[in-house]
Parts: sequence; structure tokens; C-alpha cells
Amino acid sequence: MKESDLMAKKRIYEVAKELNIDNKTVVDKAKELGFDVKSHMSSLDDAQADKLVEAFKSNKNAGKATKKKSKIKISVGAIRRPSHNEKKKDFSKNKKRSNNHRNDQEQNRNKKNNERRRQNNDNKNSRPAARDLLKQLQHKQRAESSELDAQTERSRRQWHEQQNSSKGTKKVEQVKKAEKKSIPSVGAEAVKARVEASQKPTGPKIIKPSPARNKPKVKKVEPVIPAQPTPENAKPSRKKDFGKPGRKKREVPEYERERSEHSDKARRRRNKKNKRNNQTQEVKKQPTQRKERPLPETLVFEEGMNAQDLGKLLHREPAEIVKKLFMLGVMTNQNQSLDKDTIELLAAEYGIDAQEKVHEDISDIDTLYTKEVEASKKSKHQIKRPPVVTIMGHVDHGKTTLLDRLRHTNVSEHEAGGITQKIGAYQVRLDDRLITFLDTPGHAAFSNMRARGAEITDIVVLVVAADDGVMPQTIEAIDHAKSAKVPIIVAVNKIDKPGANPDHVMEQLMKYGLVPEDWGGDTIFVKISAKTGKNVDDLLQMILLQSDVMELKADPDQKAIGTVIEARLDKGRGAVADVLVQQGTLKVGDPIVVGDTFGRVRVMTNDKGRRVKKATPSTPVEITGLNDVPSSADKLVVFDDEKTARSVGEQRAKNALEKQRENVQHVTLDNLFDTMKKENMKEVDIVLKADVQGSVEALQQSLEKINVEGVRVNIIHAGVGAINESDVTLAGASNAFIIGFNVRPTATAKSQAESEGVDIRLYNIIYKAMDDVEAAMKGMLEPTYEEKVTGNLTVRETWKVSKVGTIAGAFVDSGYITRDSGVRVIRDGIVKYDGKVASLKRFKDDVKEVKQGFDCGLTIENFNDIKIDDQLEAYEMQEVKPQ
Ligand SMILES: Nc1nc2c(ncn2[C@@H]2O[C@H](COP(=O)(O)OP(=O)(O)OP(=O)(O)O)[C@@H](O)[C@H]2O)c(=O)[nH]1
Repeated sequence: MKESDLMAKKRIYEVAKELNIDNKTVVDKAKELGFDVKSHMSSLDDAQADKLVEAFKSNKNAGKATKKKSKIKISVGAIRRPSHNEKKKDFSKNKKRSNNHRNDQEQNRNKKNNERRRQNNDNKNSRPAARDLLKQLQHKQRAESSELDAQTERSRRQWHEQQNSSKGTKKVEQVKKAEKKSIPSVGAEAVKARVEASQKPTGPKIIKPSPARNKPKVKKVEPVIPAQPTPENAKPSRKKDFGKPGRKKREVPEYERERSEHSDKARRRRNKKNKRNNQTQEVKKQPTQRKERPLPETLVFEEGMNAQDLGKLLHREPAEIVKKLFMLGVMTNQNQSLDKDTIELLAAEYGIDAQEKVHEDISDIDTLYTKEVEASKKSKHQIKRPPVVTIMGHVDHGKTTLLDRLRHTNVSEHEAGGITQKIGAYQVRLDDRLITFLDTPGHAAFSNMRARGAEITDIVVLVVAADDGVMPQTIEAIDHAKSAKVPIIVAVNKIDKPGANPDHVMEQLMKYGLVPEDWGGDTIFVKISAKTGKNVDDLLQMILLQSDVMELKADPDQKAIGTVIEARLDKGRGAVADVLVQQGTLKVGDPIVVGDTFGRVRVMTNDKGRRVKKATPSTPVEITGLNDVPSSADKLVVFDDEKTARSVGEQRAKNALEKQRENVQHVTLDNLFDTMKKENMKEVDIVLKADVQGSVEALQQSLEKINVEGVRVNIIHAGVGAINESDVTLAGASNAFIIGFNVRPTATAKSQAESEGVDIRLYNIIYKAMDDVEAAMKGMLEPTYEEKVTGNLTVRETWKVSKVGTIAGAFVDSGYITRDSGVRVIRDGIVKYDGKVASLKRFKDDVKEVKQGFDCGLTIENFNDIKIDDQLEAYEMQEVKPQ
């Protein structure tokens, strides 16, 4: 009974194998029928097995239909994409044609199965003998089946051998051959189409044929094994289910085929999706194709643009630009900056004009200033303006006296040290006409302003003392005025003096091209006395005449521009600047940028100390309201609004600071020595601080003129205001000392200077400062040596000793002689030899020094011709401090 139970039990997979249906389908069916099964390993009793087989039998046709469908999918997907109807038609044809061995085999199996089923049904009621018979029959069937498999295997091997032997032949031929063999009824054209299809898959572009993909394509023909031609094998499939050549071919079970069907479906879905994506990508790409857009008429470029920037401007791909440049011989990439020439070349290549973009830097107030100057020249609202005059001349020829006379004040007597220090400007009125005098006599200040680009002087009045005549600084002043192309009016001064000879001065000046009008020249000469005021008005008349000739004009309606004459820091008012308005009208409240400072004109005061609300051209005014102290010769420009003025001022201050830092970096302890050595020059570094800008400049110029045997002054920093910590730090780092003129150090700066050992010198008279510096510089000079005779000796005895030479026994008559002394041998008043003491002894001992009244023995280097009664003069070189 037990045995019969075992015999009767059947596993699902066995049933599936018999039916040649995949396990899952059978399991599902069994579940459908209400059998208690879990997997293909679950067992069924005979009745259940029969029921199951019967169920499949009734569904056979439906199963076939499904099979057909799946087969269509495989074959169609692999080869081409015909319409659905076409697919069906094709398949049915193939189906009819494929009377192959495999189907036979299936049919046989089915027959046998049916038979078995029948037997099994009978078996329910049959006797054990009959069951044995059935068993034998099954055995026989299995043996037949294995025989059939062996045959299949043999034919596969045969095929592989064929395959290997024809390895050299083309793959296409293989495919054709296989196709022919497998589907003899299909036309040559169809085969060709399939081959082409297998070579060129019609899938989406993004699936590029790769060697890996091509491989199975060739293998697609492999399944067309003569021994088992099936409709599936007849068409090349993408499935990789054929194994490697030579490997045993496994029969593809139904469930695997189904799985491959699924994977095929999935692949097609993927392909479709990819195709869709590709299409959308193509759609998306379209707007980036700028080739269609026309080129601009002119390429407005900036130097330093790269291919990407130019691509945007030219409506071209950067790659195209790079290619174009490459063709022009310029190797570049998309990000590399291109120079002006290259961009122009590129524009020419495209056949368009190139124009460089002009940048307007509003922080460049010099340009704005020049623009306003140019605008005023073209303006129709120009009116006459007062001339701006600078007085020049040799020292003590009466410049300050004249300026004082002109403004009816007497400054010179209060000046500390007697040298002009205060700087400013004032206006003198004559016959309702104004003349502006710059209160900075001397050509140094004049040229200093010029050097900074401030050419504010219209006329130079050259003061020459009639009693002194042309002096060096007179000539210098002429040269400076001439180089600035400023006309000169000569004021021959001190004509009140008894020894005055104005004509001599006029004669002298002719040498320098200043010929009086009376003598046929074009230079105005006025004989004056600054002291008495004689002819001073004539001088003013002449100045006005000269200005008329020059047609000095300005437009008071335009935006004001000006130049700083003087600037200082006032305790109560902050930054104060004396400004000469040159064009336009400066008003209280105007937003301004002055040099590197900015602000709004808060209070405006004229040269008489009166508050004014506006200042017209050539008017000097003192203004407050700046954020910092500007420098003299700085330009003043008015802006539309305070915000712009602020940003410009801040930008300029930042730039100036950066520049200053760069300069400071150059003066370091590390490189100072190298620099000096390289230039073979010694320098005294000085940090200079003064109360007003004018004093700074005057002192700076005076100090820089000092030259003591090649050693010169180097002002590393000059500024207005108290000596602060920054000054001390700079001086300390640069091994410099500080000069303060009319200023004092702050408390912290003082203590810092003490701790760092920085020397601060304070003065209120310029020449005192100069003297001190000069003295200090002399102290720095290389010491000079002077010969000093220290003693006189008389030779009393001589000894000649071999290897030593002549030894002199001498008596010190006066002074002393040392072992290091120089010694002169004098015989009959004539110096016989000048050399050095080689050895000095008393008795047998070496001594350092022998004084007056003692005998000594000595030898002289390289000299043996010493004779009795020779006079010896001992001397040494002593350092002499420079005077
Ligand atoms: N007799 C006479 N003396 C004059 C005249 N002008 C100037 N002086 C005197 O000459 C001296 C020098 O005059 P300053 O005006 O200081 O000369 P300066 O050219 O300004 O000299 P520095 O400021 O040192 O360059 C003073 O003592 C004046 O009084 C003049 O017309 N007649």
C-alpha cells in the first residue's frame, strides 16, 4: 500500500515536463483546480494529476494561441517592426511551414502522455499486473526520449563543427545560409531584409551597436540547427540563449522562453522610451542651435573676452569660434582670454566690423576734469576770467614783499625763520578787474604743481632786484616758466635803492630771450619798488593787459572744476582745502570729489575770510566738508549727487591705499641694503610731517636738495598732521627718523617711538631742520684719517743680524712709539723710507710702546739700511670727524 502510494504520487514539475508547460503555469492551474500545492515540488495524487492534465488538454488551443503570440513578439522584435496584422500573417505562414522535428517530438510526447493518462485513469481501477505493464511502457518511452535527445545533441555538434570550419567566411553569409536552411520557403529578399535588419537594428539611435551587442546578432542564426528547426529559431532572436559555440546546447524550456518574452517586452518598452527621450532631447536641443541667427553688424567687444563671450555676441557656438580661431592659427580654448588683435581678426573672418567697448571710469576724475576743460573751450557762455599769477625770482629779491604789498599785509616780518611758508592765494582788484595771485613764490612750488599735472598759472611775474641783477635762481625761474609755456612779466625791483641799475638787469635778461618792448622785444618790463609800492599798479595793469592778449575765458555755467592749492587739518573744522576754481561755479552744498577725498561743500570762505555761497572761475576759496585732507595739486570735480561722489571718493582712496602699500613694501629692511648697494648710494630715510601741505613741500624740497658726498635724503613718507603710530611704525621698519614741523607726536606715537628707538625731531624753522639733517648725514660719512706724528727717535746703534736684518738701537726723544706705528726714516732732512715698525723691544722683551726718555730696539718692515744718527719719526693714522 505504501509503495503504491509512492507510485501514485507525482510532482508538479513532472506533470509540467510531461505537458511541456512551464512549472508556474502548472502550479497556477493546480491551484485553480483547488489542489493543495505550493510549488512545482508539491506532489499530486494520480487523480489530481489526471485532472490537471485534462485541464490543460481542454486549454490546449488557448495555450497554443498564447504561445503563438509570444513567438510573434520574439521574432518580430528581433528582426523588424511590421504591422500587427503582418506579424500574424507572417507567423501563421511560418507556423504552417515549420513541420519540423521538434513539433513531431511534441506531438509524440503528447500522444504518449495521453496514452499514459488513459492508462493512469485505468490504473485507478486496474490490477497491479497492469500497473507493472504501464511502468514498463513509461520506461520505454523515456528511453526513446533520451535517444531522441542524443540525436539532437549529435546534430548540434555537427553544426558547431561546420560553424568552426567556416570561421573565415563572412557573418552575413552565415546568416544567409542559416536562414536558407531554416526557412527554405522564404524568399531571398526576405532573408536579405532580415540580414540587414540583424546588421542594422532599427532601434533608437542612442543604442549604439557595440561589439557586445553585435555578438549575439551573429549568434541569432545559431539556433537554426537542422536537427530542430522551430519557428522561433527560424527568426533571429536577440536572446542570448544559445551559449557558446561548442558548448552543449540546452533545450530552451517553456518558462525560460516566457521569461525571455518578458525581457523582450521590457527591452522594447525601454527602446520606445529611449526613442521618446531622444526625440525630446532633440526637441530641447533645437533652441541652442544658434547657427540660424544672423551675425551682428558690428562686434562690440572688450579686450580679454573668451570664445564663450564672443559666441554669445556673434550668436555662434563657442566651439565654432574656437574652430575658426584654430583655422586662423590661434590655438585657444573656450575660456581663454583673447587679445584685441585676435578678436578683430575673428570679426574680419566673419566679415563684420569690430569695435572695442569704451569703459568710462567715473573714478578717473582727471579725465572728467579734462572733459570739463574741453567743454568750456567749446562753450558759448564763456566770459573773461581773472588771470592767475605766480611770482618767482631769486632769494631776497623781494617776492614776499611784493605779495605783501599787493594784499596790503606784511607777512614776511612774522615768518618764522624768514622763509615763506604759508601757502594760499588771494585776489587783487584793479579798476573793477581781478587778478589772482598764488601766494607760493618760487619756481619750486610752481614746478611741483606742474609735476602733479596742475597747470594753474597763467602769467609769471619774475622779480629781479635791480641792485643784484640776474642770479642763479632767476635763470631757473625763467627756465621753469618757459618750459611751462607761461608768459613772463619782469618786475625789476628795488629801484628805490641807491645802487639800483634796472637797465643792467634788462641787458642781462636779454641773454635769456627776455627782450623789453622798448628794445624791440615782446617782454613786458616794469620797474617797481615793492617796498615803497612804486609802479606796483603799473605792474597790475600790465598783468591785465597780458591776460587780455591771452584771452583768458571760462564758462561759469558748467559744472565746477578746480585745483587744490593748499590743504590742512583744522582741529575745529576738520579737513580744510584752499581751492582755485578754474571752470564753472562752485556752490555751497555741491557734492565733490577732491583727489582721493569726497564730501559736500559745507562752508566756503574767500581770501578775505568772508563766507561766500558760490565761487566763479579763478576764485580762490577755502572749503570744508571733505572726509579727509587732500593733497595740493589734487583736482576738484563736482558730481550730480553725493552718493556717486562718495563711491568715487572711496574707490579712489582704496586705490591710493593699495598704491601706497605697494610703495611701502619696497622700502623694507630686507631690501634696503641691497638697493643701496646696487645703486652704490647711501640714503637717509626720513618720515616728514608738517602742519600744512605747503610746509611739507617746502621742507621736502629743501631736504632733498641736501647732498653730502653722494649721501642724499629720501623722504619715504610726507604728510600733514600730528606724528602718529603709523609714522613711527613706518620709520622703525625703514630705519628712518621722523621730522615734525610745527607738529607734535601723539602720546601713543611718542611712547612707541621711545620703545622702538625711533628718533623724532621737532622744528619750527625750516633751515634749522635742514642743518640738523645735514649734520647727521655728515656723521654718516665714511671716517677720514689723518696722520699724527706721535714720537721722534734718534738711532744710536745698529746691529746686523742674519735672518732678522738690521736692528736699530734708538732713543725716544719725544712722544712715544708703538708696535703698530708707522715709521719714517729721515736722514739729513730727507725721508729715506716710510714703512711700519716690524718689532719693538726693550732689552730682550717685546713691548707695545716705548715712551720718551727710553731706549728701545726696533726693526722696520722691509728696510735694513738704517744708519746711526738717522732720525725716526713715529706716527699713526687717526680718524677725523667731518666738519
Ligand atoms: N629797498 C628795498 N628793499 C626791498 C624791496 N623789496 C624787498 N626788499 C627787501 O629785501 C629783503 C628780502 O625781501 P623778501 O621779500 O623777503 O624777498 P624774497 O624774495 O621773498 O625772499 P625769500 O622769501 O627768502 O625767497 C627784505 O628785507 C625786504 O625788505 C624794495 O623794493 N626796496
